[in-house]
Amino acid sequence: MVLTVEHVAKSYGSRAVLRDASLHAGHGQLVGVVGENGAGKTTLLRILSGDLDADAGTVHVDGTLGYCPQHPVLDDELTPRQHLRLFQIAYRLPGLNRAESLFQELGLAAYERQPVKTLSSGTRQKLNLIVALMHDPEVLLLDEPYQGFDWETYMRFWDIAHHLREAGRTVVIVSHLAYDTQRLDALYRLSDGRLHPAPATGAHG
Ligand SMILES: Nc1ncnc2c1ncn2[C@@H]1O[C@H](COP(=O)(O)OP(=O)(O)OP(=O)(O)O)[C@@H](O)[C@H]1O
Repeated sequence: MVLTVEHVAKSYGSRAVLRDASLHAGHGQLVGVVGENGAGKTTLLRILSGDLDADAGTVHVDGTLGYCPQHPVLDDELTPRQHLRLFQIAYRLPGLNRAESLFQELGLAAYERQPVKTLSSGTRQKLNLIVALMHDPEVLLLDEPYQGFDWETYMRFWDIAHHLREAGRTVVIVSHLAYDTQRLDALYRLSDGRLHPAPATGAHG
């Protein structure tokens, strides 16, 4: 397994959000996690990304990680192009080929020299996604990745997700809506602090 989550628990003060959450994902799997607002999906992804410590349980990630948080962590004063340069250095990438093709694919090229503060929320979300994908990580954690996307971009998102699967990447997609579950290899429903395997899985390939 590339991603193994066993018996993870997390409370904020006296409020138990995750009680006993377990999940397993292998190479080339698209895994969905759905749950109501406040179910603990972001808490789970933050723990998987290493951004937050669990109170109990174990998380094992075999490979490089990309994390696309729900709220873009971008610098308002910098342009998309400057973000690419910044993350190229942070990820120690020799070139920007992959980022450039994602820029084209998601239609961000027209905005590449505008400060982020002048961009629409959907356009910021595209940049947020590119930043998470540009180093081609083996495991991708995407928190509500298509929030604010128009229909065409939403469909492009799924094209990208399917290409990642074909390339053997493991992708965890969190959403409060159980849309498009037929596109996934596995689906979990997060409720009562537990991840319940749900039946709606799609055909692989
Ligand atoms: N840092 C924090 N301190 C205290 N409580 C928190 C913190 N972060 C989240 N919570 C609480 O934990 C619960 C789960 O929050 P979380 O953001 O993980 O849910 P979610 O499933 O991602 O929700 P949504 O679909 O609305 O994004 C909520 O009740 C939230 O208020």
